[in-house]
Amino acid sequence: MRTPVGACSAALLALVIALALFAPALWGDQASAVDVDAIQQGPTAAHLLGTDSLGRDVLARVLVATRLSIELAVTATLIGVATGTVLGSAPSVLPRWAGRIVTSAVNIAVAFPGLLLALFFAMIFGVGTKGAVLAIGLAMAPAFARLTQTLSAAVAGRDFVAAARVAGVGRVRLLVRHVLPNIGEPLVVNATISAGMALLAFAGLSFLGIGVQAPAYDWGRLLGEGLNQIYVNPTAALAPGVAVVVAGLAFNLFGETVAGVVGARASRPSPLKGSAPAAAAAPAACVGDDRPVLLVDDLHIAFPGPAGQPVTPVRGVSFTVGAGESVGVVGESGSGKSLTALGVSRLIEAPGTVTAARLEFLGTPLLRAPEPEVRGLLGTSLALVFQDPMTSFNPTQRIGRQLAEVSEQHQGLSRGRALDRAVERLREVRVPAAERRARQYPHEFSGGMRQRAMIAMGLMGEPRLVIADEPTTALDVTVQRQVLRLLAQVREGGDGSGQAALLLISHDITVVAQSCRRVLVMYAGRIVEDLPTADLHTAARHPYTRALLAAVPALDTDRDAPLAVIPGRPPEPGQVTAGCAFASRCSFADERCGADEPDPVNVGAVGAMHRVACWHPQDSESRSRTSGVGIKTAGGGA
Ligand SMILES: Nc1ncnc2c1ncn2[C@@H]1O[C@H](COP(=O)(O)OP(=O)(O)OP(=O)(O)O)[C@@H](O)[C@H]1O
Repeated sequence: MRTPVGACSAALLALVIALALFAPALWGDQASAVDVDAIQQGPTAAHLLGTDSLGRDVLARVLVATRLSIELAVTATLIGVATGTVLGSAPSVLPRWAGRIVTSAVNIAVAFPGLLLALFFAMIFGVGTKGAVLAIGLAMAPAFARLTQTLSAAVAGRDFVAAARVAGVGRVRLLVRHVLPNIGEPLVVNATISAGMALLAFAGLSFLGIGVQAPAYDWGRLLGEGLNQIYVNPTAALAPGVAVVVAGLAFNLFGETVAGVVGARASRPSPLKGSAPAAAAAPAACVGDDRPVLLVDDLHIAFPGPAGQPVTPVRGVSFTVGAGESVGVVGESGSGKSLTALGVSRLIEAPGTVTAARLEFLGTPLLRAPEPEVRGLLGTSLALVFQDPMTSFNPTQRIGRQLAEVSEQHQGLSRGRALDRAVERLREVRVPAAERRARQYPHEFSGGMRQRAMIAMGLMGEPRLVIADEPTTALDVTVQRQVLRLLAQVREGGDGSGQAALLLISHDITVVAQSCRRVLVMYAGRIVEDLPTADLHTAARHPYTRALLAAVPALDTDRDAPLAVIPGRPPEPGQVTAGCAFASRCSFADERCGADEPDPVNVGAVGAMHRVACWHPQDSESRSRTSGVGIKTAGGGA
């Protein structure tokens, strides 16, 4: 509003609204007073813009018509926005087939010009004010439906929505509580701009005689009447025309100005850094000590590729996480770590597909059990902690409310008791002044604090498994250590929540080595090595694991020598060929590696688990920082 355009549009809009409110009271009598002695006069001192065919004052009529014109435009806009929002959000709550029908109908409707649709509906609803309002409102709906779909899709991909889904929040509630509040701002801005368009459309329909009918009058009707006497008193046609243009401009410019402000705010980087979200929990399902919390056997995750053929970024991943165990997953970017976590959490959306020989959480087969049962189980016993600092919490809700939602949903606690529990949990993760903090919004938290709050959200129940996907990547080293310590305490039950297993995903092998007892090394969608962390530095046998370790500088690293790097890049999911995916970067690779993909085999001592998927697993003795690493040099040699 500080720009000249912003200030002018705000002032114009205020003037239009003031006229709509007060003009009928101030000039209503004058506008309807018939003066047979002054029929179709041009501008005079008594009638500044002349008179119409019954001698009525044109200026007074234009001013008084403001109310009806604005009322109709705003009503049509509200109908358009409401119908569009319902149509746009319906696909996310309806069954898939019904959602597709709605989306296709909207896509077809959007292809027609708005005015054509308005005329079509006007014919259906008949001549008159009501018909015109419905016609223009419904003609606006497809554009708003498309906008809602696009905005919802953007919000639906954010971490706090994923967290809410894992927490078992139903589709309708997800839409109402988490998606719609986050798309409200752009919708309102667009509605303001559309109100200007509606004003023009109304003027058009009334001008054509299928809008407002006599004796009522809006600017379009006055324009039509004025045209009949354009050669006698042109101002009778000009005045309502100018009114339509000025009011339309006021709405449009105001909307554009607000859009500019909103856009600038959205693109401004946050002053806060770090953090993530989580979903969470309640009474833990019962599982025997010897039964794993999570059992993943031959997990595949596929998506349709660009050329129609499926790509499979996760290819036959198998592992288990025992009760209270801490398992780390490491690998380069794109190796499938996050997808594995999403697959396990049942957060892969169509057209993605998840298949597995077995995928069990606390003994429940996640791919076969009924959806409500799975949602209830994950919502009460699984906690997720994500990386992204700004997308982890719903920005429109207070932290305490978001935490409390989990307990309201799953434990049936009242609002007040759920909030008390939220404060208690915030205190447990050492958020200072927890009561006050619970009333704050996510942007009022620092990165590390927000991450703690997300862990607290995971602890609203009693999670049996915490999946933390790069939880510390966005945090500085000190805060990173605090968060890792907190996760360790959660795992050990030291925070009072009971023991939980931890699946920690990181591209940083040192973070995993510090925090986990077992490490899964992923490469190109497969687990290539699975070994105890204690053996990592002494007994890692896959050339890729060794290469990752060699790339980490240590205190005794020769500072004059260049740091070890792994030349080349992992293959994209669509480019994985037969044979070992690491072969092209591995100095030990031979013909067999290029032809056959090795399956993981246990190479550990009796009773110990150490799996390696390699045709040439290296001996423990051959490992050193400079030799036996098994990566090709940048020049391609051994
Ligand atoms: N919805 C999707 N459709 C198609 N491909 C996808 C989809 N989501 C992820 N992928 C691809 O799957 C591969 C693995 O992705 P994933 O996010 O699991 O990697 P990651 O190991 O977690 O890497 P990062 O550490 O960068 O997150 C990537 O190549 C990615 O491009």
